[in-house]
Amino acid sequence: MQQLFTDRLWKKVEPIWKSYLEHPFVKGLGEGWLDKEKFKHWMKQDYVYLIEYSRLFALGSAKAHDLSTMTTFANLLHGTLHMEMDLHRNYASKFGITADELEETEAAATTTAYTSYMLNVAQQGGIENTVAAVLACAWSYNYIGKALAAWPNALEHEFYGNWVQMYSSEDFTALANDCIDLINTIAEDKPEHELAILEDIVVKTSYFEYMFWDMAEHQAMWPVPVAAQNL
Ligand SMILES: Cc1ncc(C[n+]2csc(CCO)c2C)c(N)n1
Repeated sequence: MQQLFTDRLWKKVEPIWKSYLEHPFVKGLGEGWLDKEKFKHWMKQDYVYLIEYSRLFALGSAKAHDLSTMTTFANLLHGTLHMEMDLHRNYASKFGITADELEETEAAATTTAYTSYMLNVAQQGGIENTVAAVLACAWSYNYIGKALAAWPNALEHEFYGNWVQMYSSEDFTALANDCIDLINTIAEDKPEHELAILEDIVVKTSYFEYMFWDMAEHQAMWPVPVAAQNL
């Protein structure tokens, strides 16, 4: 049997994704001791990240060659706007932040760099670039969610439990699996030099995922002294 493209990708990304589980932000989330101000920073940045990210799913739908792929992207778009962003809106209300305020969040340097990179590669070439750009995000969050769900009391935590439940849920696992199936189908008849480009996109977005955790941990915005005065 031919090896799946995601088996090959897994060999590349596994060490990067394992390092997320060692990162203090993710560890603190899973063990329940994460500083709420750091989480608030993640929640606000992630909200504006997801707005830009949703455009990728819309792009995927527009670039699709068949109705089934178009539907998968439309489902991913719907899932992001209505399931995933609901999690953020619910957490925001616990902090006394409205959905409108959340939407007004100024994107930090890492958020801007990450979404700009994804939108840039997704707009180049065909549907395969778009699928490669969304893969690490959906798959790695599900990987983290499922890993944390196995940690003692993570699912039951009074504050962070909802986060772990959401990303380890069957619905989210199904969305991540849709992305995995899409890239495997697309990779089937591609020559090696094209697969190498897709692999590079998945590795780069995996690096950006680490940077996003790190940005939240340090509550970073723009690391320029005068920029802080304007925020
Ligand atoms: C930085 C960052 N990376 C990935 C995700 C997770 N995510 C983004 S889209 C999607 C699929 C369906 O909504 C998932 C799981 C996130 N929230 N924030």
